[in-house]
Amino acid sequence: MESDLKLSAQGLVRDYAGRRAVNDIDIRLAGGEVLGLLGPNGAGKTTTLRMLAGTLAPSAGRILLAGHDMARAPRQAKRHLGYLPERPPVYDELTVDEYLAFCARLRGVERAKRGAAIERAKADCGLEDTGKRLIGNLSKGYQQRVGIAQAIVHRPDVLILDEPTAGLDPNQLRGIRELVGRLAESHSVIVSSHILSEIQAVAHRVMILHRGRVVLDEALADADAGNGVIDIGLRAGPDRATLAALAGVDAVEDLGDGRWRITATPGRDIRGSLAETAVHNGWHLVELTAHTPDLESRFADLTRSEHDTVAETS
Ligand SMILES: Nc1ncnc2c1ncn2[C@@H]1O[C@H](COP(=O)(O)OP(=O)(O)OP(=O)(O)O)[C@@H](O)[C@H]1O
Repeated sequence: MESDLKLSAQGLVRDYAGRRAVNDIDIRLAGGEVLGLLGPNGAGKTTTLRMLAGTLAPSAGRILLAGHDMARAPRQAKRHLGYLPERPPVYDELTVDEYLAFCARLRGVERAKRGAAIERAKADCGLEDTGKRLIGNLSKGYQQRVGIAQAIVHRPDVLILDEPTAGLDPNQLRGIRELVGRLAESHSVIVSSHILSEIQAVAHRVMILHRGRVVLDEALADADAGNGVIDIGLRAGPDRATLAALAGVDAVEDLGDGRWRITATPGRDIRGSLAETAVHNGWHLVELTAHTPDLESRFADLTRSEHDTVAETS
């Protein structure tokens, strides 16, 4: 995995006029991985992504892209990177073809290969019929597609997308979400959002930022598995010792009337195996309830500000 790292950042810090916006963040992105950066407004997502993309210098920390140091060898590092900023960096007065030709030249695509690179980027982004149109006349969703096309025209390994669905209507949003999902099949991607479902739709791993710090960094399957406390009801159940001996079970509490509260080993999701074991042994399973605070409530808990807490308790 170590050698397969496409991007790594260590100890990233960014201060604005003495205020710390990003505080000691580490990020690792493996080949083919999609990392969702989630956080409320002002959490530090854009600042982090701008540092990773090489458009904002960190106050401290180191960024490597495909092994190239962003501070020491920015040109080599950026060759491996495509970046869609919060506002797509498009020019209204250019046609889509003119703009993508300009971007391909900027990104160092050889002259002889530019035409093919532009056609491929347009095809990937569903822009086949828009080449001659002025960008300023396109809908917001299509302008966003153009913004993504410029990020992939030089076929980078790593794509950084800052809130790609922000401000879109539901149809445009669905289109861009599908596009990001498709791109994620062939790139390593970091995508930010303040909306959890956006991240869940595409990411393998979620990193939650709050006040410039990472407060959660988990594979989405683990993050969805909850806290591993399960209530189980068995009409013809075994004794406590039998339940406690099951794989992945840490503790068993007798709730009475054939009901048990089972605590799983941290990181294990034993709901499926518990149900299978109960059925296999004829324990007559009548209830299985997981106490799983879903990612949404964990996100809310982790990013609650002191202000909210005071307001709620007063
Ligand atoms: N150029 C700047 N000068 C001063 N402070 C800034 C600047 N850019 C961002 N900040 C501050 O840094 C903090 C993090 O901002 P950032 O834009 O990175 O957050 P974000 O998570 O991307 O939020 P949003 O979703 O609202 O864009 C905020 O408190 C913001 O006000």
